[in-house]
Amino acid sequence: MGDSVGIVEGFVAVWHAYRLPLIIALFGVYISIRLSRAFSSKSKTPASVSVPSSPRSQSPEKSVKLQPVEKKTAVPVKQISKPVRADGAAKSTSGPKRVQGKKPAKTIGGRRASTEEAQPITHIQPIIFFASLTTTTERYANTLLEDLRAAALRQTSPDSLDRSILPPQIHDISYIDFDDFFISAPKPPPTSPGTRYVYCILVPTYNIDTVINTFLGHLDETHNDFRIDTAPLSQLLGYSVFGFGDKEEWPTEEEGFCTQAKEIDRWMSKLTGRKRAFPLGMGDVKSDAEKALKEWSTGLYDTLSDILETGGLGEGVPGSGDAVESDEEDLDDEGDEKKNSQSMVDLEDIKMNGDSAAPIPVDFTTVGKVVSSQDTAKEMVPKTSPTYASLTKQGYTIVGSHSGVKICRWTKSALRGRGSCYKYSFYGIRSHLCMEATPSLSCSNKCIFCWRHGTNPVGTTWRWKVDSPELIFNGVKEGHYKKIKMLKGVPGVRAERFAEAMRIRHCALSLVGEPIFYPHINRFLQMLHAEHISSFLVCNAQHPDQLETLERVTQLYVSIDASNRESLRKIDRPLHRDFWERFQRCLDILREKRHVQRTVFRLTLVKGFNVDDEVTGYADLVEKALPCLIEIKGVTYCGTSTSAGAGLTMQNVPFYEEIATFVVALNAELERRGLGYGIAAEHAHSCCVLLASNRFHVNGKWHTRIDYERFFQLLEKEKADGTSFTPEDYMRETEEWALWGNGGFNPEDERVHRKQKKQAQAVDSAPAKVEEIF
Ligand SMILES: Cc1cc2nc3c(=O)[nH]c(=O)nc-3n(C[C@H](O)[C@H](O)[C@H](O)COP(=O)(O)O)c2cc1C
Ligand code: SF4
Repeated sequence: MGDSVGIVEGFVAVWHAYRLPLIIALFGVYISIRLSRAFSSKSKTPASVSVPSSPRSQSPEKSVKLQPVEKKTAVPVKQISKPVRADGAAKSTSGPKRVQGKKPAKTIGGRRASTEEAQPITHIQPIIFFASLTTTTERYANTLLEDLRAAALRQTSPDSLDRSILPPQIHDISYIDFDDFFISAPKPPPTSPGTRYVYCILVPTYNIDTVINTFLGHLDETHNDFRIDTAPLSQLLGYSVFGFGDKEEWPTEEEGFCTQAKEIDRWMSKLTGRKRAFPLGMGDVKSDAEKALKEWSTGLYDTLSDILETGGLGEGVPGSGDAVESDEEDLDDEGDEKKNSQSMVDLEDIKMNGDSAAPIPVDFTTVGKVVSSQDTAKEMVPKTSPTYASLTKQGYTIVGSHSGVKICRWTKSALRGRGSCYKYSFYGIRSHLCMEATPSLSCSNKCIFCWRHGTNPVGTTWRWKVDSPELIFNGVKEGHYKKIKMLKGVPGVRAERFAEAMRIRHCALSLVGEPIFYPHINRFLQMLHAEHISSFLVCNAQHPDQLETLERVTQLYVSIDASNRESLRKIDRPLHRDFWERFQRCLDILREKRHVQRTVFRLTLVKGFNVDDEVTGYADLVEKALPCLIEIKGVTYCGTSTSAGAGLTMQNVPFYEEIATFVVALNAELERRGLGYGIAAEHAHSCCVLLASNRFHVNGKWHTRIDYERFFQLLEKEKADGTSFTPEDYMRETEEWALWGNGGFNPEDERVHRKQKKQAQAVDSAPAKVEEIF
């Protein structure tokens, strides 16, 4: 006892002597432990493993490791009512939904601007979600996981550590808590605030109740929950959906092929504020699923690489493919273009300031007037000009100083599986493979129905700086591809068509302006043909010298806007005084070329201007030029101030029945004269009918289509050994559905009727612009 008292007394004595240094030492140890912890958490490098799998994860320590699929068997619907988190922890979903999102205070451009979005993108984290009942989709999801992981590793280099696409994460939809991923986007880890997430969703379709219905219900509920931001997933970098289905049982989308993938794609578009990074892909498990998935994943990965490089999904192009999500999309577009055109300054009016119907008194000696001194010549469309601003606003890409390219709305329609322009029905041109361009934005007419007449420069002679054909060729291709890429986010764009569109097969040289005005047009055509791009060239029958020297094109058009001098003057309002003589000379040249070129008359009927009592006049012109083909279509009302000033209203747009009546009358007149023509095909969809010479009626069948490969073979042979060829050498049989009387709509495409449109007049769902007039 005496010992223990001594020990205590000794301890107390020591405490009194040393308590101050002891307290200081203990405090020092505590501080250094805190400091070292803080330092170690900051020094972590970003990697997929450090990225939280759940937006709810509070600390990096809770991050889910990159993991292969844990579940190997299908989970019946009932079992998912108590889902398991991706990190294995069970989680209850019973009880009312806990709302994490909140109403945004303010939106920018319809979407909330977030601090994450303001961060430059440094890392992209793909997250694969899949659902699978009989393991097919699960197998493909793992293939995708491996492919994306391999691509990420291939791309990794010491330089890419600061910017990269991370190896993907993967989650089975049956095993996640939807609230973790589909109410708000994952937050980037604090150590890598530039990380952004891309959802890759792989789903089969079942017409029975499965987890996919539960998932769809969740997306629907989230979208319609008034307490949640309307685009709660807008902080995702993007998303893309791939669907699996069975075409043997569900052959078409209308019959149910991949319908659930389509639905998820639509919901995700709404929830993300239109952030479709790549078009919806679809694969038939009995045939092409593997190939289609490969194409889709390659396209998606390329897109992610582009995003990493450029910093975003890219902006849509006004009037030609804004990534707009709306059921009314087509109508909206039309409205936009009208707005644009109406707000445009009519440059011609400023320039001419005179009687709009009268020809302008200018020098009409055109031949050889190319400006010789490139240094002193002006640019046709300088970057600083109002014309440039107006054209780019309408979606044109101006190439160099006088050329342009634009995506026509039929290209957009074809990308969405909704049908190509009439040139598919008549000649086999698929619109998503077609580039619309012109090497001369300038023209020598002021046609009353020209949609863009208010912006294109006019002139009778080439008096501008001349760009090289190389510059134009590379520029228009680049501009076209860039715009196609921008369409990847447009609702309904099909992944396989998108992939096909990345290889231009046809070039429509029309747009605004006059392509043969360009002094190096032949060289430009050679460049197209060298890359096996077919050429359809439209000219306005005002430049006979250029027409004469024009080399081979796949199809050569001359616009026939009237049958007599007075009508032509009123409609085309030509700048040349001798416009009628020029027109006549062009017809003579066309006649001479008819066994070398596929020559086409293109008639645009304007009721009250060039239809009544003109059948005989048109027959005279046909008799003079004997074109291979005659396209007849109704004018499309474009509603510009100048067309209105010229007296053009909706009343001037003929009904399809009126076009048909005219065609029948013209055909009878040609028959009466024994000229050997017949009504070959129609595209009622865009109010267009084709008359063809009997030269293209072989073995009782019309052959208005073109064998493009054959054309290039013949062209190359001609170039090599001089063997000439005729239009009949590369013709192909017309499809049954395109023949006169059958309507002309490709049965493989989905027909979409526009709302609020007079069914019989002009077009129903067809694009209604100058592209169509071409
Ligand atoms: C009961 C049942 C219903 C189906 N319904 C559809 C359907 O409506 N549309 C479709 O495209 N495929 C349908 N399919 C085909 C599946 O989507 C296809 O077999 C898919 O590969 C299944 O994927 P999974 O093995 O990952 O579950 C159905 C299959 C079954 C067994
Ligand atoms: S409308 Fe003209 S540019 Fe568009 S797809 Fe048809 S031919 Fe090509």
